[in-house]
Amino acid sequence: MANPRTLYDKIWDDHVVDQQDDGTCLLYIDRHLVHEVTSPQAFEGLRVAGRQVRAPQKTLAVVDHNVPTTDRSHGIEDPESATQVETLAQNARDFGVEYYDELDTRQGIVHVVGPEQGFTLPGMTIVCGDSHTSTHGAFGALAHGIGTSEVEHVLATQTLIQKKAKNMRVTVDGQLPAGVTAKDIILAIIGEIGTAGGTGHVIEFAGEAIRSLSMEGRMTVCNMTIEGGARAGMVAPDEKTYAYLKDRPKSPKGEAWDAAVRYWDSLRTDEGAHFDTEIRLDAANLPPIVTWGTSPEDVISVAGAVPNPDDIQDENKRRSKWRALEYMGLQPGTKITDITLDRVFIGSCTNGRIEDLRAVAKVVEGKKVHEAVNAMIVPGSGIVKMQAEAEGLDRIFKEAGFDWREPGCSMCLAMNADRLAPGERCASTSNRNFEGRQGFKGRTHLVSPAMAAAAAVAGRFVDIRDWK
Ligand SMILES: CC(C)[C@H](C(=O)O)[C@@H](O)C(=O)O
Ligand code: SF4
Repeated sequence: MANPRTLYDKIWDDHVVDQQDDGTCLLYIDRHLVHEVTSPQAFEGLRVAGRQVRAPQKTLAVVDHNVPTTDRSHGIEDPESATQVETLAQNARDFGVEYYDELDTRQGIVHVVGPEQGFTLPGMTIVCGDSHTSTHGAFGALAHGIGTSEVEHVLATQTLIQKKAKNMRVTVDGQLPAGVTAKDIILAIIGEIGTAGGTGHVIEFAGEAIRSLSMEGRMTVCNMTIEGGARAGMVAPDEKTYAYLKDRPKSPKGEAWDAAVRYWDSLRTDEGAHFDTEIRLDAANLPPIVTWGTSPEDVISVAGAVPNPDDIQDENKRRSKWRALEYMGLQPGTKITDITLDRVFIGSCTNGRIEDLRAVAKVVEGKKVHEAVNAMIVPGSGIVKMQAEAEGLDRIFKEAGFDWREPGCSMCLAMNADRLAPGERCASTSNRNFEGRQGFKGRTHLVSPAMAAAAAVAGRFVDIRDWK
C-alpha cells in the first residue's frame, strides 16, 4: 500500500501543479472569496497589467467589513464606507465576478456566506484575503488566508505559491458537558498551545467531541485555528458535512453530487499517517471559558479568577501580561463572575450563525438585558437573519432589549460604525481581543454565545452551567 497520508497530505497532493527542488509548490486554487478590504489593490494590479480574472466562476465577492449594520435601504451614508463598497461592486462588474451587495439576502460575512451557498466544498483549496478563511476547513477543505499581492496572483492565475506545512492533530476526546460549546473547545486549545503553538502547521481536529459538533460548531473551531498560529484547521468530512451541503445553491447536483461524495469519502486521514505534533484534550473536563487579557490565549474558566502575572517565570511574558491587565482594567484575583459589562456583542464569523442565535434565544427568552448593558446581535448573513426571523428569534431578542442588526462584521473589529468607546467593557462572541480591536481602548472578553447572552441579562459574567 502507498504511504499512509493525512487529510492535509491528500488535498495538498491533489492540487500541486508544479514543485521546485526547494519544496516550493504551485498550488491550484478551487475557490477564491473576495471582500472589500483586501481586494482593491489586487484588482487595480490586474487593471494596470491589462489582465483578466482567470476563473471568474471560481471567485465570489461580498461586502462585510465596512458595511453599516443599520438600515441600508437608502444607501450608505458614511462616505469612506460607501467608497469601499462601491469599489468592490465596480471591480466585480468590470471583471465579471459574482457579487453580493449590501441589499442582497445572500450578503454576509464572507466565511458565513461561502459554506451557506455551497461554494465551500470538501477537498477544495480555498483562499481569501482574510485570516479567518480557516473557517472553511470545517468542511474538510484546505482553506487559509492570503495577502493582497497573493489575492492578485490568484485572481490572475487561479494558483498560489506555497510550501507545505507540517501536520498537527488535535484530538478532543469525550463529550462536552452541558453549557460548554465549540467556542470553549477552541479557546481551551489556544490556552493550551498558545498563540504561536500551531506555527508552521496545518491542524486536523479529530476525536469524539469534534465529531459530535454540528457544522456550525466545527466552523467555530476552525475559524479560531488561526489564533493558535496555525496556517489552517480542518475536520474530515462526514455525513453531517454532506447533510449541510446537500441542495445548497452551488453544491453539485444529481450524479455530480454522488460522484463528489465518493471522492469526499476518501478524504480521511489513513491509519498510521504521520503527524509532526499531536495534542489531546478531554472535552468532559472543559468549563465555559472567558478571556481576561488582550490575547486569545489569556483564557480562564468562568468559575476562576483573574490570574496573577507575578506567577509567570519569564520576564517578558510577565510584563506583557501585566500590561494586558492594566489595559483591561482588571486586578489579579478578581472573580470572573464579579466582572461587570457595558456592552455585549453577539455575531462575527466565529459565532454569527443560526445555531449560535438559537443558543442565545434559549438563554434570553422571557428575560431582559441588564439596564447598564447595551447589547447587539448581528446575524452573520442575510440568510441567517431570514432564518432567525422565520423562527421568531428576532422577537425574543427585541423583547429582551437587544438591538437586532443587518449582517456584517460589525463590532468584531472597528472598521465600521459599530465600536466600543474608550474604557467600555464588552462580552463578545468574536475571535480577537487585541488592544483596540473593537474600538480605541475598548476592552474585549471572548466568550461563547450562551455565555454572552447570560452576561447581557446579568450585567456581569455568570456561569452558564447555573443558568435558570
Ligand atoms: C480585514 C481583514 C484583512 C482581517 C483579517 O485578515 O482577518 C479581518 O477580517 C480580521 O478579522 O482581522
Ligand atoms: S467577522 Fe471579524 S474575524 Fe470575521 S472576517 Fe469579519 S472582521 Fe474578520
